[in-house]
Amino acid sequence: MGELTSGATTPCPRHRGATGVYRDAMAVPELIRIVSRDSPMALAQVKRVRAELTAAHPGVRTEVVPVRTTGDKWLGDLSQVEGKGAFTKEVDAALLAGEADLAVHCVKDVPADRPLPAGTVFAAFLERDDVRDALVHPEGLTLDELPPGTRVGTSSVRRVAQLAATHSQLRCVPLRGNANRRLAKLAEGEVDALLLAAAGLERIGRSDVISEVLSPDVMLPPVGAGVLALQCREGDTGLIEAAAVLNHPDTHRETTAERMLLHVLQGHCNSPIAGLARVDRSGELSLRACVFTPDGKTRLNAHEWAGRLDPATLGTSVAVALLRQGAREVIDGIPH
Ligand SMILES: NCc1[nH]cc(CCC(=O)O)c1CC(=O)O
Repeated sequence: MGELTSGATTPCPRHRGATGVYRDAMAVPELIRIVSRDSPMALAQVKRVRAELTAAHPGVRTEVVPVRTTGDKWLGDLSQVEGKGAFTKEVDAALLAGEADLAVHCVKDVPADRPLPAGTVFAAFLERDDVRDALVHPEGLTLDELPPGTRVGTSSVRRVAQLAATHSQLRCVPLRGNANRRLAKLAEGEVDALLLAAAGLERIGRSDVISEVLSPDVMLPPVGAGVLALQCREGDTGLIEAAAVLNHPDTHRETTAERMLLHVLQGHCNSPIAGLARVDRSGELSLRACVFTPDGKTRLNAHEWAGRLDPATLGTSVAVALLRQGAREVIDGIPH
């Protein structure tokens, strides 16, 4: 299989699709129907995708098909619904039913323990946004300045475990709902502070409320943080090629390593796992990851450079390092 078709000009790395295969430009569809969650954050994400698609393919028209997912409707404990996939299931269904052609997902919300729904593929990973979590405190205090007993709203087991380890004087209060709703609950006094993804706040135009952006050394991000993925139907070659123009190769490498880590670890919805891959200035890929107990008292840690390993193998290698330290027992020991 010739990867570089004859007559192709020098391939621009941005034009390298998620499959890593170069092809001649195929017919770009005239209309691309984009399905996404209907939260303000999700719709901002779609806006970015539409802008990038029309910039790359000036003739193309795009339409938005918003859907509400189980994760948006159910505001209780996510492990009581199907947990994983709660934010993606209805979006995938619309794609497979042919009601839309392209799905936009936060990679962070796409389960990595199992393959993508049969018949669908990732066509691109957009250039990564800020990966860090942010503290929102109305008086602008930083994490270290928060008084004992401060109620920090978050339902993320990853955030709860890390906070318990470093700031045990704070109280985490379960809080769900999209970022706008959480900000409203903070304003109503249901909690005193919030932990949210900096990228998400930026997308909804509310970076102004951030009192501190937390370094990954303080709060290691989740796998896929700040990355948007485009997903298509497997056979939709023209569209896959058109969407692949938006792929960002370094983000693709980082995301591949992180998702393989999670795939090998086979976590569940209650297992606190953090993982961050980075391509540095010299192009080197590294991956650090942690598995915690919910109280944060146990923290398994691994950090490796890819060297000659491909990104997926790096993900496997870091997962294996964690498993050797007892990650399986830690993960399976957590009720779920
Ligand atoms: N679980 C919801 C979700 N999915 C992705 C993001 C943030 C943006 C991103 O990382 O792409 C958020 C909100 C949050 O955690 O504050």
